[in-house]
Amino acid sequence: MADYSRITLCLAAAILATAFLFRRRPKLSPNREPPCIPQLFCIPYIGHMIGLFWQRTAYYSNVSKKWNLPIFSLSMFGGKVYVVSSPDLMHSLHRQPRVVSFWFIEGQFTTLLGGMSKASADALQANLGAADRESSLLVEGLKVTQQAMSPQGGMEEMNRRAAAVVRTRLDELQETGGTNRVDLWGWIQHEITIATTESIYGLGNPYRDPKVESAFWDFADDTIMVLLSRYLPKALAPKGVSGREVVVQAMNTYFGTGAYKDSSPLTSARYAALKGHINDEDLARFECVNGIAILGNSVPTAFWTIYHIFSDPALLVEVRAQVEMITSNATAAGSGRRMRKINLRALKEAPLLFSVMQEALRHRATGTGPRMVMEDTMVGQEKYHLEKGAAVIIANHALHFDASAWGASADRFVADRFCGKTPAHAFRGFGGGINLCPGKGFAMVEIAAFAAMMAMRFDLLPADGSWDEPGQNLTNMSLQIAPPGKKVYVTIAPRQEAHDVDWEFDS
Ligand code: HEM
Repeated sequence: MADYSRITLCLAAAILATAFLFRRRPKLSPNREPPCIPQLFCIPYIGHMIGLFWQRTAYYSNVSKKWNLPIFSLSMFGGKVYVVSSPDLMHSLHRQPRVVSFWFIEGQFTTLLGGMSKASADALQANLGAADRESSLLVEGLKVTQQAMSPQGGMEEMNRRAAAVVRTRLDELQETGGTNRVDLWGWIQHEITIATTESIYGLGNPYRDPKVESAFWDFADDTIMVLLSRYLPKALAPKGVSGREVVVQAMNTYFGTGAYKDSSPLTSARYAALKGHINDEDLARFECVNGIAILGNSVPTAFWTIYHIFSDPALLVEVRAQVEMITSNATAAGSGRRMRKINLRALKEAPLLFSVMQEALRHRATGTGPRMVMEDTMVGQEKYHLEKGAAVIIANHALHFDASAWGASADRFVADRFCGKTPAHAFRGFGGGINLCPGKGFAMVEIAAFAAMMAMRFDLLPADGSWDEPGQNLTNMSLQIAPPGKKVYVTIAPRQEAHDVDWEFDS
């Protein structure tokens, strides 16, 4: 009997092994459609959806890893989703931004998430088709954003303002002797929110009201539920929707009282571009959703930059040495106090700061760069055929861990990786092509300034004795880089060397 069951077991194992070895590898169809991947656990219709809800955006990278294909298709949500996981296809996608469109997704996302009226939604979604030649309100608004965020526009002034806020707040922290056990995520979220919004919205900054700040984060953390609950939003996404309404009301007052006139070129130029095309309330709704672009990725990028620098003592020493090189040392004539100024414009000469930030974006990537296929098209040298109406997902994590692009160390965090040459199309931290993030220059300098001054003035010690890897919380699938999965508690202590010194940014 025992032998019989052993034979049955061996036979079953052999059948399974043979099935595994000869499983049908999905193939390019005769019309060159990307190979179609079987549903997860062979569960008809909803297998991939289960995978997505279970593993979140990691599902795309896990499927990419398993099948090792440059592009493949998944049947989901009653349609087709093409997942791109090869850097070789990025160039081809970038060349057809209207055909494989991010703008279309942005138009839908902004109007739905903001709860805008039909008239405003129509105005913002108009002329985004592949063959449309007339001017699009959404694209014009983005051009204004690109101009305002460029070095020739207002970026440098915005960075000066953000850095000044960082300085003042760290002065206060030093005066109070730092903090005992604090949640690093919560602390950084608040600091970056205040520095960024002060710089963007000026003296009338609506985020100065703590109620608006916390309402915004309720909204931002609940984006997926707000998007999914199209018909019963208040019932299905109560936190997100009520948070949104608080921010919308604050933005309404901000624009209505003319406070925007004393703001950054970004806010005033965008207001001028949209005013008259969408109604005033929807302008406030648009600005509320914009908060997600402005803050949603800056906060986690700042968090992981600080986390990686301070949890690695050797790296912290190197960062401090590089910042030291761009920090002047003087004595004030009257008071005799020491004055130290970190040169904001020279921050790039502390390349490790920027490298750690980009490596954090690479190593911790969770984003998906969604696009919509607006008409049948071909991509890549292999001429894969993409069908109109299908969605495209760029599996950032898969691209960022592609060993053929990043080498044998692809799986590891290498702090100085971006000090050298890196494969351009394999890095999606700020997207690419015509949709490259217009806030990239601003966000990088702001975060580098924050990290530089933190490194020079403070020690960050793990409150529970050691830096333990917190993992990532993948719940919010709209983020490029997800927040930590577990709380990281730290003590922030002023450094001895930083005492009795006046710190500033020099620009
Ligand atoms: C570290 C912080 C940031 C990260 C990691 C980040 C990342 C990204 C990414 C990945 C995209 C999508 C591009 C694509 O799929 O091709 C994007 C688009 C965009 N980002 Fe950022 N972003 C950051 C900060 C900002 C800031 C501060 C602003 C404020 C102006 C901003 C405004 C935008 C806008 C308006 C777009 C849409 C661009 C277009 O469609 O042409 N971002 N960002």
